[in-house]
Amino acid sequence: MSLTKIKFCGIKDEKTLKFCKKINVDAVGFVFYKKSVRNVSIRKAMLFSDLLKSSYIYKFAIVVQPKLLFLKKIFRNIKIDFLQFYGKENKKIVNLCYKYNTNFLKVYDFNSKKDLDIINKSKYNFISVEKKNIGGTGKMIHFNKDFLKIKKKIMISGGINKKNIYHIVRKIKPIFLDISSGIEKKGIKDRILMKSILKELNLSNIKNVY
Ligand SMILES: O=C(O)c1ccccc1NCC(=O)[C@H](O)[C@H](O)COP(=O)(O)O
Repeated sequence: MSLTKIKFCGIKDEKTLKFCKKINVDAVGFVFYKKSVRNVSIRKAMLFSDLLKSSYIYKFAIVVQPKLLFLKKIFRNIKIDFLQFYGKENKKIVNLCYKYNTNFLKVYDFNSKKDLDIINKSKYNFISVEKKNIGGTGKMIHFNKDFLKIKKKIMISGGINKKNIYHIVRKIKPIFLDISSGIEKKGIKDRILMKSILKELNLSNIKNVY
């Protein structure tokens, strides 16, 4: 049985990244989107990547309908494990991911039965599901009967906090839980919240095994 992993998203300073490493999070996400308050430059992400060299932490690049040239620049400079993609992809983007050995992770909206059909017909086996909104908003999907019919491996994003982790892990068994604003206080990543989320996930994973 595989355990649900955790990704802390929107890391934009060195101290927080080092803390993620110290407490052994499974993955971190860097947002490459100029309109986001969590945006980081490629140069900064290169430094972050160096800091993670000796670790097994997965690196996610978060992008919103990026230009191909921009993606190439990211991939040439940083070893990215997952491209968390908001928007409409094309073959060139997906092929670029293959070329750089990066998993393409499309973000799907989930509101209704219509979205369930779209997701189950998707050609990707592992996808991210998030309430319609572009990232980091604290809004959560409604896990209704239709949601439980998703036949894909999923990452759940949006609105995750200490109180709902157990329910999500138990019911959905996602591959990843993805949290950003849920570990922030006044827009700053908070170490106490980060630790308590990790603790709650570990407990939920254990309870899910037995
Ligand atoms: O964080 C952003 O500002 C952002 C902007 C544009 C696209 C994605 C973005 N973030 C992605 C994430 O942080 C996570 O995938 C997720 O949305 C976190 O949700 P939440 O815990 O509710 O903040």
